[in-house]
Order: sequence, then C-alpha cells, then structure tokens
Amino acid sequence: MIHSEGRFSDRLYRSTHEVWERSHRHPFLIEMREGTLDPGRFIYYLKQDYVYLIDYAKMFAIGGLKSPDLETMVKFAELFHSTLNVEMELHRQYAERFGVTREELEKTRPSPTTVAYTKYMLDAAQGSLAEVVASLLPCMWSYREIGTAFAKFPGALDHPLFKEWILMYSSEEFGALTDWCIGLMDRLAEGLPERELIRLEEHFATTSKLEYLFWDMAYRQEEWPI
Ligand SMILES: Cc1ncc(CN)c(N)n1
Repeated sequence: MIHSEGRFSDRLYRSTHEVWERSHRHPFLIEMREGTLDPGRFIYYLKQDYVYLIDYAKMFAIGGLKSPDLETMVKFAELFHSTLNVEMELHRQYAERFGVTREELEKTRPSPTTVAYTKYMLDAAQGSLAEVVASLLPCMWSYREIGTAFAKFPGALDHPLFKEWILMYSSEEFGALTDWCIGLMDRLAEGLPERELIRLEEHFATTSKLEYLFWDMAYRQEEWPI
C-alpha cells in the first residue's frame, strides 16, 4: 500500500519492513501462495491460530475498555465481534472440512510460540491504549498485506483450499478495519515524547517478529518437548 511519509505508522512500517519481508519469503507463505502447502501444516496453523485469536480478540476488548470516547469504543466492539464471529468462523468452517470439531479446535494446546505471542501482547496491553494498538497492529496490517498480495498472484484464488483464506484477508472489510487501526495509531502517537514512541516501536517490532515466528512454528508444526 502507499503510505505517506511523516506519519508514525510510516516510521513503524519502515523500521520492521525487513522482518515483514522475511515473513513473505517464508516457505509456509510461498507454498500457500503457490498452492503446494501440505494440508497437515495448514490444519496445524488453523488450530494454533484459533486459540491465538481467542486471546487476540481480548486485545480489542481491552482497547474498548481504554477508549477515550464512544466512537473509538464502538469500533473496538466491531473488531472484537469481527474476530470472534467472522475471522474465527472461517477457521471453524475449515476445521469442519477436515473433520475437526469446534471442541477440538478450542481445546488446542497452545504451542510455545503461540504462548509467547499472546502473552507478550496481553502483557503490553496492561499499558496505555497506544501500547495496545502498537502491539496488535502487525497482526492486522501484515495479514492485509499478505492477503492482498496473494489475491493478485496468478491462480491463487482458484485454489480449492486456500481461496477462502485469501478472500478473507484481502477483503475490503478487513482492509477498512486495518486502516482504522493504522489511523488510530497515528492519532494516539501524536505529541508523545520520543521515549514513549520508542516503547511503541519496540512493541510493534516484537509482535512483527512473533508474526514471523508464527509462520515458522506452523511450518515446523512445533510441539512442546514434553
Ligand atoms: C498469528 C496471526 N496474526 C494475524 C492474524 C490476522 N488477524 C491472525 N489470524 N493470526
């Protein structure tokens, strides 16, 4: 996407772009885009992502709680609803196709990387609303970037398994919610001292790296050693 200079979100984007590029080049995403990803790896990803999203949705609930006005609160309620009932419904439908019940999905044992990612975010969310948004933003923004790039890749939307996933993350609805979060990040960063901006940048960089690790974990089908 085109991103104008001078906005805090632009600074965030530039500072982590290398990490995002590495995600885009990860075999999980390359094989998914080309339609060759092993379905076993995809199911593993879906199950981990389902329990990830349960905690991720709480970030929006916390955002609502920390909102300075009703308009912001309403938007966070929309994001909360959309995660639980739209994004997670995609996972439930995929699971059904693979004969995985809702109960099994919900009882997925979070992998070490899933635990690291969700606990990091929820811990950061104990701080200001700006910290909540800086921590959750790579999740939305990087998926929008991946989804829109995949949608343009020849043949990707014809794939019988990955089509719905690509449609979800390249959709206008998902893009609009992502843009709203980016705009909110910019508004919340306005006038903050450099020391606080650095803290926000650290959250954004850490969850960007955790996004990379999440793809890697899914590709390796990471398990606890015992
Ligand atoms: C790990 C992860 N990151 C981002 C998204 C997109 N909400 C997701 N479903 N899962």
